[in-house]
Amino acid sequence: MSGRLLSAGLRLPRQVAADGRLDLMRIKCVLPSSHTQRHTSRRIYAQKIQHHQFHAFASLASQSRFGPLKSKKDDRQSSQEELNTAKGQDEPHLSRKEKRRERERRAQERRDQERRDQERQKLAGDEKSHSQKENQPKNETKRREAIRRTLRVVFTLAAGVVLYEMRTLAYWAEPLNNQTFSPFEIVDRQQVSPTAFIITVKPSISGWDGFAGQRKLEWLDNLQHELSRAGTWAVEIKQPELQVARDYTPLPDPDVLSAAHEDNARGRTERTLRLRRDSFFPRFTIPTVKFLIRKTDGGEVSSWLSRRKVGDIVELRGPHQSFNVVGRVGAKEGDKRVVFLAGGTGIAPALQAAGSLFQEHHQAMKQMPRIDIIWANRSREDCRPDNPVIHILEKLKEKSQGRINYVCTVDEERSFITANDIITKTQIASPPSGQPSQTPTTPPPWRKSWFWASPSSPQAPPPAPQTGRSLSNTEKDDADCYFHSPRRLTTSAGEDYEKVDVGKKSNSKWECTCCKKLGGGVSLGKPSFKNLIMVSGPEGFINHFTGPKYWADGKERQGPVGGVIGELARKYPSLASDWLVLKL
Ligand SMILES: Cc1cc2nc3c(=O)[nH]c(=O)nc-3n(C[C@H](O)[C@H](O)[C@H](O)COP(=O)(O)OP(=O)(O)OC[C@H]3O[C@@H](n4cnc5c(N)ncnc54)[C@H](O)[C@@H]3O)c2cc1C
Repeated sequence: MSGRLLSAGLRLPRQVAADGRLDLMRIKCVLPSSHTQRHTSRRIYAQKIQHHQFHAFASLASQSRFGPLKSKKDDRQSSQEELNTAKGQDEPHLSRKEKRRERERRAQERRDQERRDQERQKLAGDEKSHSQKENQPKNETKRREAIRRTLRVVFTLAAGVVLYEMRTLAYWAEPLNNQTFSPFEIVDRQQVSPTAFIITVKPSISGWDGFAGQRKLEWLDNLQHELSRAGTWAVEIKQPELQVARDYTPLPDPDVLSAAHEDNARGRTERTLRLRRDSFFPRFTIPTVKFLIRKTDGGEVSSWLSRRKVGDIVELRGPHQSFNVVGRVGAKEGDKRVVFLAGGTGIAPALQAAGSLFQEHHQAMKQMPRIDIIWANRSREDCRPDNPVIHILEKLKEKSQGRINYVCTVDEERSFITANDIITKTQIASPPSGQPSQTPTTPPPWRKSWFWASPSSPQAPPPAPQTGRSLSNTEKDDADCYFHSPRRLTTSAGEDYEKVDVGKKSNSKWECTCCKKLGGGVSLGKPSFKNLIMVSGPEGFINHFTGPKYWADGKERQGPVGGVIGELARKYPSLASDWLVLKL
């Protein structure tokens, strides 16, 4: 209690409102009875208070009533200050040091209070955010879960694709290549005569290969298609015990020589779809390779092959392409002829040649050359209708609307191929009534030295081209054109191709230049040789009809034309000028 109030006989009751405010208006004035009794009456004393202290007291009361009281201590302090002011003392009697301490204390209190407030707010904020988190909408969580699941699926798929591609690349060893031997499984074996049999092989693909295996089949199918378009080709089969290999000629499949094998987008799509279907439904055919093989007595590879059974593995290397038959026959002019003399298994290249020409012309059959195949066999059994080779020949004959024809000769029945047969098929003359003339006609001078086989030295390499006189256009034509120059052909090994590149339009290394214009705008006109005589079979067979091949630079060359056909060419100049002879 301040001294002033005490002197006025007042004392402050502890009237604290419920809201923490001190209501000084409710302070009672209490008059000490002792005082009243000793000095004056109540009325006089009240007037005294009114005059001297009431205003200060009321002012203090009004200020305190509306000012917030933070604590009882503050209230007391504040009241003390006010009372001091009312009493005329502006500040309590404190030393400077005490005042400074007091200020610091208050500042500290303010800071503490602020800190407490901040903490309280922060706590309240945390609680709020926590409750917000808890109350996050469920669909948000679901959305995130869905995104995570999608990402997991995408990642798994991508990883699968990458692994598949890596595996495919690893397994992308082509089912057949020129460098190494690739395994093929024998899926069928058929005996067609006492000495001849057909084996069917497919790339050795396990179920584990999956799509990679399917790609191999597709590749093989495309390869066969590419190869069958142009001409003749063969692959090597290895005898693993002796590590020796021999060439064998795949038979064409007449069922795939159709419109489905057109070399356009539709044809390719059809082929791919057929393969996809076949890979999923094994009852359909899958691409295979067929070989007609004759077991030769004492033969290393053919004898070994004759002992193979279905399910055995054989190793193949290739393909090795030889003659581009389509390119050599020349432009599509129709009325051309191809005569094929085949002995025994030599029928296989004949079928390939016929198949390639059919493939080339199947859309315009009238432009297709007429093909006559004379097939020489040892026994009648080889020519039975149930022989698969006869089946292929019949199919080709049917599909080509009769432009492909064949006849069988049988050694046992002494029905050999004769010169008359060649004259008839080539139509170089009307068939002579008796034996063909033994007197050779004079060959054309510009072919004299290198076209004709010399009987005394059949294996002599062809002499150099003649010099010392200007060549006629026809001669230039022959000399310049790889396909139609007999001089070039004489020294050729029959390699008309570079490496087979599946999917390319043409794999031919050489092109016919007969019809191309040379310098000065001189057109050389049509190729001189537009018809083909092809001879394929055992060595003796080839030697008999065309004269022997010869070796040069480590390769077997065609050599000059001799034998029966050489004789005929001497007699019939049109044979020499219009026909090209190929030895296979
Ligand atoms: C491009 C091409 C395609 C061919 N396509 C086919 C085909 O489709 N089908 C087919 O059946 N053939 C084909 N051949 C032939 C085939 O390549 C083989 O030449 C034939 O199968 C014989 O091979 P082989 O290993 O069994 O006989 P080899 O061991 O080569 O023997 C051949 C002959 O020589 C004899 N001989 C071997 N060694 C000796 C010796 N030391 N002394 C005496 N005589 C011996 C054997 O008795 C036998 O008669 C093709 C050849 C080529 C070049």
